[in-house]
Amino acid sequence: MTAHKAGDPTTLNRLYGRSQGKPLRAGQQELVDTLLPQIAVPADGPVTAQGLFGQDCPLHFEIGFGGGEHMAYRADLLPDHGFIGAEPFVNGVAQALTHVRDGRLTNIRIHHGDALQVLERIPDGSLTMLYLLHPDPWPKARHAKRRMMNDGPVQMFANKLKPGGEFRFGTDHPVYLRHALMVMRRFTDPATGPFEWLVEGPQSWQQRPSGWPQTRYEAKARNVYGHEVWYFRYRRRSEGGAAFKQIGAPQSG
Ligand SMILES: C[S@@+](CC[C@H](N)C(=O)[O-])C[C@H]1O[C@@H](n2cnc3c(N)ncnc32)[C@H](O)[C@@H]1O
Repeated sequence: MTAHKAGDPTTLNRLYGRSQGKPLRAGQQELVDTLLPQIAVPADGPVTAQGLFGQDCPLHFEIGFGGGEHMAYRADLLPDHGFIGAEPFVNGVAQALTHVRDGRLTNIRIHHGDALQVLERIPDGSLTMLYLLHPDPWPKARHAKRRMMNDGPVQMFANKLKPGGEFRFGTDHPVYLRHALMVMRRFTDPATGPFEWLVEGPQSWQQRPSGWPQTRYEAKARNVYGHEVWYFRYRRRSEGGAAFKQIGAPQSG
């Protein structure tokens, strides 16, 4: 039961995984030096639509956007919505900046670093959509605490989404899938869970929902490694969150 080990990314308070791959090409470095400072999430203070985009608008947040394909697609599709993406891997940030520049996308803000550090600065009940696509699997049981799908982060997702808001999660990793379903089972408890799983049958998790484009990572998982990919959509309930906050907290008595 790895999900119940003490600790998760909200308490570990450090980043695991790569922050740099191949050296950036000159054009990519130029984007990191010039475009990133213009659209970076400010380092301090509350993170709001008004502060980032100068107006109230539906706010979307993508955790670990990789090369930014999904975020750019969604931002292009919904030009009146604001998008925040967080990614510690600088090569991915550079690719996302290329999408921002080429697509002339003015509704994206980027944090080069840990998603949770930005997410915690977003006022509760602000997000319309939250995306977690193919999080790093950390398949060994002793690394389960590093998985983003654990009680601390998922409770934060619930807190930050507004009632009716949606959390989308996708993975191609069977170990991660089992772990995530175990966590989400508690978070979708009909009496106390803050989420409702939007499911009508196997096609709900086996077929790509509309408006959910394939990323390069997902294409490789399918076409190179022959993996299946599973898709999940959870709606934030208007009640349930407060009761759920007790789960996972230290028990008294
Ligand atoms: C397997 S990749 C998937 C990338 C992308 N979501 C996709 O589907 O193409 C996982 C990504 O999560 C990023 N990541 C890991 N920990 C993170 C964190 N704490 N905050 C934000 N991103 C993180 C990694 O750098 C990596 O790019």
